[in-house]
Amino acid sequence: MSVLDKIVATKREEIAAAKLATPADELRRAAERAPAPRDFFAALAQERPRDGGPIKLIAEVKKASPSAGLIREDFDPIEIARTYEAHGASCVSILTDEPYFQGKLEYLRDARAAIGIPALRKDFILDEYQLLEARSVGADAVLLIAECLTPSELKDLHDAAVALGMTPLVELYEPENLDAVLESGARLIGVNNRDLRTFEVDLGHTLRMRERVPADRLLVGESGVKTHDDVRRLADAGVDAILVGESLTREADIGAAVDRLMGR
Ligand SMILES: O=C(O)c1ccccc1NCC(=O)[C@H](O)[C@H](O)COP(=O)(O)O
Repeated sequence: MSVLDKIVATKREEIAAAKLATPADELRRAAERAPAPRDFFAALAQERPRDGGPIKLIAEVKKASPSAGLIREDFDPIEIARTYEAHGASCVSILTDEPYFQGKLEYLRDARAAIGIPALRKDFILDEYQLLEARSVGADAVLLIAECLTPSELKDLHDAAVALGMTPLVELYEPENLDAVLESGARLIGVNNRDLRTFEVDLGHTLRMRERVPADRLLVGESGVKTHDDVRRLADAGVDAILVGESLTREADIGAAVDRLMGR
């Protein structure tokens, strides 16, 4: 069983337990009371690199991961999110998975309340219930992973996220999943450079997919972005945004790491 399969199996158990603890109707009412969504898509869509604008940064608040183990011991999600915003990130991504990434939904709620830029719930979304959870703590966007969903589940979750006012970032690793991603209606497409089954990282994965993603969709290069040279390669190829976690949260001075990465 791959790590991704294990994460998905654990997630199904978590969702079943959460539904017993908090019924969906209750969560829907909480979602209705949540702060209005910020426009995650618009934050990335202005002045695209293909039109001479800068590549945008989605900076990830990430404490640990299956591939790296513990990344940051003195982990303060609010402080990290504030630093990202102060150093020019367009959006933040906040891991909420607990067993594998040591994340929490509360990190998203608290960090998002402390900043003015949009926030994505980074988790393994399999069920509409998790979209309600995300919106109830203020998420502006959610990640949907093609490798974890059937094409019809992907489309249904995409549409349900949009109906709740959130931007779905629809991710793929396997090139053969691109059709399902495009058919889901995704306007924001992420290509993960990390094979979630083997953890091998190859930046060239996003570069090779660039030509296959229609120009009217925004493309995000995800995972394994470490240096300003990496960022330049992606920007030069017309990639609209990067999603970066480990190479920033591992650093003692996160603000300086963002500046270095973005060449500021
Ligand atoms: O990061 C992992 O080890 C991982 C393992 C299994 C499933 C997903 C995983 N990561 C999720 C991500 O996509 C990354 O957190 C994100 O793209 C940022 O990547 P990085 O900059 O390499 O931390």
